[in-house]
Order: sequence, then structure tokens, then C-alpha cells
Amino acid sequence: MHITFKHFRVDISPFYVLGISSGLPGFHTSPNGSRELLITLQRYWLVAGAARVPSSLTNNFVHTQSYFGRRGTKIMSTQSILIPSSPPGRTSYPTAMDARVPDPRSSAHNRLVSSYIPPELVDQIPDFDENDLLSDEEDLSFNDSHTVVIKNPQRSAAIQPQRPPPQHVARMQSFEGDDDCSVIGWSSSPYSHKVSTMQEKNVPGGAANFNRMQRIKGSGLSSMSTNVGQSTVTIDIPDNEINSIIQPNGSIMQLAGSKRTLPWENHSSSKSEVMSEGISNAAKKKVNSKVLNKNRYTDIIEVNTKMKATRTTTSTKRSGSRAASEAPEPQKRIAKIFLSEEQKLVIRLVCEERKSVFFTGSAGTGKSVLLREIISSLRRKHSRDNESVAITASTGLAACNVGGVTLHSFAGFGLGKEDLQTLVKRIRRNKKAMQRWLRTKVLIMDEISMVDGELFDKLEAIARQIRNRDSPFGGIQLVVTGDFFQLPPVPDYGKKASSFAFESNSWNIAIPETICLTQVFRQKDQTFVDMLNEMRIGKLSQASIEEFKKLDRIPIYDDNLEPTELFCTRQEVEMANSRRMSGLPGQEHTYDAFDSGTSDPAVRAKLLSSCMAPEQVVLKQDCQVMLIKNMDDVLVNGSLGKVIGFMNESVYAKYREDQFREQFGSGDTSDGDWEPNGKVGRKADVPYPDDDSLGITSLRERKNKREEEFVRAMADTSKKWPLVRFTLPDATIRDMLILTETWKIELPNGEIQAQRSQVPLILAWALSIHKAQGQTLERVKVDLGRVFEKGQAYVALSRATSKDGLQVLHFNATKVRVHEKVTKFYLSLTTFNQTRRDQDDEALLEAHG
Ligand SMILES: Nc1ncnc2c1ncn2[C@@H]1O[C@H](COP(=O)(O)OP(=O)(O)OP(=O)(O)O)[C@@H](O)[C@H]1O
Repeated sequence: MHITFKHFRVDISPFYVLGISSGLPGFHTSPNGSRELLITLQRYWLVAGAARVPSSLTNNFVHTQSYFGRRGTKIMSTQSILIPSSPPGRTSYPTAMDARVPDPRSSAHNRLVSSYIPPELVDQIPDFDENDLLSDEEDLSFNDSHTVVIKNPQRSAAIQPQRPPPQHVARMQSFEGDDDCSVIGWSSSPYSHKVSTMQEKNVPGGAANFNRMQRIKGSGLSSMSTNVGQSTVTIDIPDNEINSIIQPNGSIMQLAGSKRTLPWENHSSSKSEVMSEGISNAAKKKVNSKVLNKNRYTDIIEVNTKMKATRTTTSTKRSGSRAASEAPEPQKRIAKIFLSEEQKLVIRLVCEERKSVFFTGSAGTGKSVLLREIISSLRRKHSRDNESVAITASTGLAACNVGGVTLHSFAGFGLGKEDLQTLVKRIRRNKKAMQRWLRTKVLIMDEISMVDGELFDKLEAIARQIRNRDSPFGGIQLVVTGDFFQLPPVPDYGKKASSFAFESNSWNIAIPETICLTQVFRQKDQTFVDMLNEMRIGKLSQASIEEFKKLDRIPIYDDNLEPTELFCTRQEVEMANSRRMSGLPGQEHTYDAFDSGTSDPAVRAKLLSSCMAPEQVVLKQDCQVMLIKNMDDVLVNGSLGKVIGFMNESVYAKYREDQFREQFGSGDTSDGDWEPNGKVGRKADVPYPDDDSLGITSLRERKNKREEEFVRAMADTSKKWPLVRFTLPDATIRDMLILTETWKIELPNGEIQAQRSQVPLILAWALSIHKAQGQTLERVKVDLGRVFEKGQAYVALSRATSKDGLQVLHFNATKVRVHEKVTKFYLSLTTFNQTRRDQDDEALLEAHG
């Protein structure tokens, strides 16, 4: 996405302003008739202050959240980009100074601080010290590439407590841009406040203008602002980094999968609520008035701060000089996926040609990845009416994975067992359900293999009746995906077997386009891909049978991580996991989920019962866990790790610092590519069982006393989280403190029916095949002797990324069974697909050059 702005301002703001500025979005104003880009590079987020701002405000209005932490912690290196525009009637252009960043020593500043930060924490805020100020502008300047260079180590160290020896020349994180596109990059590193290269077009004064840095009188580093006046700046924001777009009418379009959870959403403890209650009336008034003002802004685009894809990957070898990184927070960096030509074809059919499509393909062909892309595109396309794209899936688990609701929930007809007319009547009585059916333009259905054919027909007929239109699904465009060779619908109790959706009467007329994805991404080894494809269709060659039999051995792994054992029943899974847990010494750490949402508690509990994140996670040191959310491009849903300790975020900061020193020594850290999210290539297994063993005493000696108190104060109020050691595919290790994440079951209008905040970990010695569907696992152990359902063996084995990481016990070709009608259905598609491919050959050839 390219966005062009006429004005922009860069604020570089360390500690003081943050708890306040982020919570008071109304201060962000811009001149009449113009659009303003405000970039705030924040050194510290004083979360205590921010947490007192009601989430409704932050959610619905500014979304300054970029990298939020939890209450009671200090978060280093946050940034946000806000793009408000044109509040009518405004002609003035308040600077950061007069609008929201009063001189830290002024009474105005104190008033702001004290109205948003609880008194006990105000006491912990270090006094502003004249010595902390940079003496003059020579201490701080922009160099040619607009790099902030902090020249005075002592002073900047005092201001920014976690700063390592600071010859830190902030290096730009610049994105590549084409000629028409100016680019701004930024870094989350507090050592590198910066705004990267900007190619300004038609800028009166050009770069010189940019350099016109405004400093806040007397406040040194506490805030700076650069004002480019009439520059035109276009920034290129990768789609996957846009969380939400606030539209001219004030409504918010959430984009798929990228929203960062706010601390108060995350927090399972009621502490933050207590804090909100404690908010002063004056503050409440202030906040409310800002809410009322929200329509003044016509659009705000929020960019989350997952680490930019342009960050260089850390080498695991020690290198002479590296840029020190401080950020103890696990920053997210989601890999940019380049879609294959066949994936792009589906996007084109759906988004440009508005066709109803069914895209299918064997396990690992990127159906889920593609679906997420489609959702993003459709949401952007239908941004004026965010209710028009309905995301659904056959099961709660699948729905949770794509951020949608179950088909039943969308339909609003309960279990949907009654006859058609009864169901239609029920929906007509349900205003919200009616609205959904009427407003939906695109209906997405994931995991179609588990949708019953009868249900599919009912939905089709309901759509026609409610929308009073005779075309299939009443004119709703369908985007359907899944693989019928995987798990089938669960039959109703007492009913023999369910039918498949493709057997329904309406399937063929409702879905004119079918695309079979053929390129497998999950496995790289073509022999293995072929073996799995044979297994999928139940036609195993003798050679493949022999190969599978060879997998009945115990793979040797260099680390202590064991393969995840897949079982058919939940009971077996629970037994296997609890047996292993009870064998571990050590104290249990329990994490209770925090559930919320608009549905009543009983419905919510039911909706969340199939959420991948359990209600309660009990962990011990040394237990094996699996990540159930993508954290970045390396640590992804399915990554295996071992809990090596429990600590709070402040202690983790020290831990990271220790880790860094241990690995790279305490020498020059001013340059290089070491990055803050913990990718430290250290093979030695150094246990960090608890806070006390972290040697923080010695570190403290090196710290400023004031800062130490601050850290302790913050640490005291925070909770201990699991520190997990992940072994990466290249055999290096990476430790990450795992905090809570959120899963949502969301209706098309953005209403969150149910939401769960929980640490994104599950015990990973064992997993059910049902839950494993959709997962990618590096190490898998399956006992085929226990498999009973058609498609089950295929689902289980196809989770593995390689033969080396797959152990198969009791392989028996007769256990590999498929539904005959599924085979027939796919055979009929092959012909169709060939025709489709013939048609598209030309386009594909062209695309390949
Ligand atoms: N275009 C792509 N480029 C690179 N990797 C991809 C691409 N598409 C998918 N992948 C990767 O392939 C793996 C499998 O993708 P995904 O889970 O979307 O497959 P799927 O078809 O949904 O599988 P299943 O049917 O087993 O659920 C993931 O690790 C994903 O990141």
C-alpha cells in the first residue's frame, strides 16, 4: 500500500511523554485541509499510564499501540505511526511541545503525568535531571541520512537507562522504494532512534527543511520534532504491517492477522481494571472528550511494529562488531510470503473477477496462507463496509485460526437441525443475524471438508430466501477452501455418516470455479511429497510403503526435544502429556486464560472450547511446549521448545543483556546486525531457572541508582512468564519470553463474540490429530495402529516437514483409507483443472517471463 502525505512530523520521544501522549490521541492534530503523518519514536512507554486509558478509546480511535507491553512493565523502544488528517476548522499546527509534550520540568507536564499515572508510580519516575540534558544541539543531530547521532554517551545513558556503551550511531532501517515512492523506515531500537532516508519530492527547501529540527526548550532529549512543512512523502507500508484502517466515517477496518494485542486486552489479571477504575475524573473527562472528537479525523492508518522485514537476519556466528540491541521484548517480524503463480491466480479470481471459488490442494500447498492473503485483500477492497466480508469455518478451532466465526454462528440458526422454513423464521427474528445475511457480499468458508452437505444446502437456500434473490447463495460470492482428503464432517449422533459439501445439490451451481493448488511448500523433499500425495489418495506404491515402513525407527536429535506424538483421541493426548509432566520435578506455573467477548458466558465458553489456546496452561521447567501463534518469521505456530525458566519482563531484560555479553563480550557493540529479538546463536545450555541466578547484582552495580529503582518497581508488579528455548532448524537456539496473545472469534461487523488471552503455548509431547490439522511440525511421531478415521493417517503424517523428522509406528497400508466419493470428486476436478490450467497457461508463462 502506498500512502502519500503532504505533511509529516517526526517526534523522537524518550520516556517522559509516552504514557501520556499515547493515551491522548486527541493531541495529534494537523492543519486544516492537509494530511499529516505523525511518526512517534518512543523510547519508553510508561505502561502504567497507558493502561489507565480505556481500551475503548485506544481501540476505537487512535490505536497508537505499536508495541505495547503490559501494565507494570517498562517497554523500551515503542513506536507508532498515526495518520490523522484534516480536523475541520483547525488552522494552527501545534508542535509536539505545545500540544502534548510539555517541558518535563513544567507544571503542565506534571499535571499530565499525575492525571494519568497512579501516584505510587509517579514516585518511581526519575526526576528530571538537568545533567541528563544534552547541552546543546551539537549533542544530538541529524546527519546526512537523517540518522540521529547521540554524541554524549554519559548523558544519553542517563536518560536511556538500558543503553549500552553508546557510540550508537543509529542506523537507518530503510526500505527499498521505487522512484515514486519515498520510504520511511524506523527501528524499534532505543539505540537507534531514526527516520530513514526519505526521497522528498517537490519539497521546498528539500532536505534542509527536514533538518529544521525543533527542539523543546530546555528539555533536551525529552522530545524533538522535525517538521517538513509541505513535503510530499509517500510511504510504502507492507500490507502485513497494517493493523487497521480508520475510515472516514470513523469505523475501523481490521486487517487480518496483524493486530497487536493491547495490554489490557491481554491481561488476565483484573489489575488493569482496578487501575482504570482509579482514573481521575478529570482524566476521564479528558479521555471522553477525545472520544467524541474522533470523527474529526478522516483516516488513520495504523502500522504495527512487528520488526520490519528489512532487518537483517542475525548471523549465529560471532562477528567482530555488532550493533548492540537492548530490546528485551520479543518483537515480531513476520516473514513476507511471496505467493506462487497458482496462489495469485486464486487471488485474481476472487478479488478482481469476483468469482465464487473453491481452492483446494494437498496438505501444505499454502491454502491457509492464501486464505489469509485473500482476507486482507477483500477487507481492503470492501473497506467502506467491513461487514460485507464474512469469515467462517466449519469448526471453532479453524475459525479461531482465521479470526472468524463458525458457520453456525454466522448463520445465526443455532445447531441448524430444523427444517429450512423454521430456520429462516428463526433468523428473521434475530436482527443481527438478518443484518449479517443481508450485508454479506463475500462469504469465506475454511475447512470445508468438515462441513456437512446438508448444511451447505440449507445455507444456500437460507441466503436466497433472506436476501430475496434467486441467484445461488442470494448473490453472495463464496470463497471456499479445504481438502476433502483430510478430516471429514463429524456425523451427528446416531446418524450413520455425513455427506460432503461437494455432494450437496447447490455445490456446483454455487461454486463455478475450482482451483487445485499443486505446489507443496511444507515439505521440500520431492520423494516425501510424492509419498504423501499417494497416501492422500489412498494409492500407495510398494516403494512408498517400504519407505514409510523405514520410518519405524527412533530419530536421533541433537537437542533434547522430542517429537510431538499425535493421537486420535483427546484422552490419549491428556494422558501422555500429564504422564510426562508428573515426571518432572519443579514447581508448576499456572496461566489462566482471560476470556471476554459479547456473547453470554455459556455461549462464549462453548465457542472457546475449541480454541487452540487452553483455558489453563500449566507449565514446569523442562516441559516441552509448542508455540501456537506466529511470533516472527522463525518462531511460528508449531515451533517446538522447552521451558527453561520463569521470569518477569524486567528480569528478562537483564537476562538478554547477560546473554548478549556472554556471547559477544562487552566490547564494541556499535555496529553490526545483532538484533533484539533474541536470536543469539549460543549452543551452550545455560540454565536460567529463576530470577535469582541471573547475576543481576553485578549489573545493578553498573546501573544508575534511579534507574534501578524504576526497574525494581516495575518488576514487582509484573508476573513471571515462561522463558522458552527454541531450537531452530539450523541447530542454533533462541530464547524467548512468552507473554500472552489473543485469539478472537469475530463477527463480520467486528463484534468480538469471544476472545481468549493466554500464553501461546501448549504442552507438546502429545497432540490430537484433530488439533494438528493445519499445523506444520518439524518432529512428529505417529502410531498408525490406533488410527481409525479415513483421512486421519494422511493428516497426521503430512504435518511433518521432512522424513527425518517423522517417526511412524505400525505402518500398515490398510490403515490408509480414503472415501471413494472423495477420490471420484477429485478425479472430476482434474479434468476441470486441466482446462483451467490450459486457459491460464499463457498468463502464467508470461508471468514467468
Ligand atoms: N507462497 C508461499 N511461499 C512460501 N511458503 C509458503 C507459501 N505458501 C505456504 N507456505 C508455507 O507452507 C507451509 C504450509 O502452508 P499452509 O499451512 O498454508 O498449507 P495448507 O495447504 O493450509 O496445509 P494443510 O492443508 O495441511 O492445512 C507453511 O509453513 C507456510 O508458511
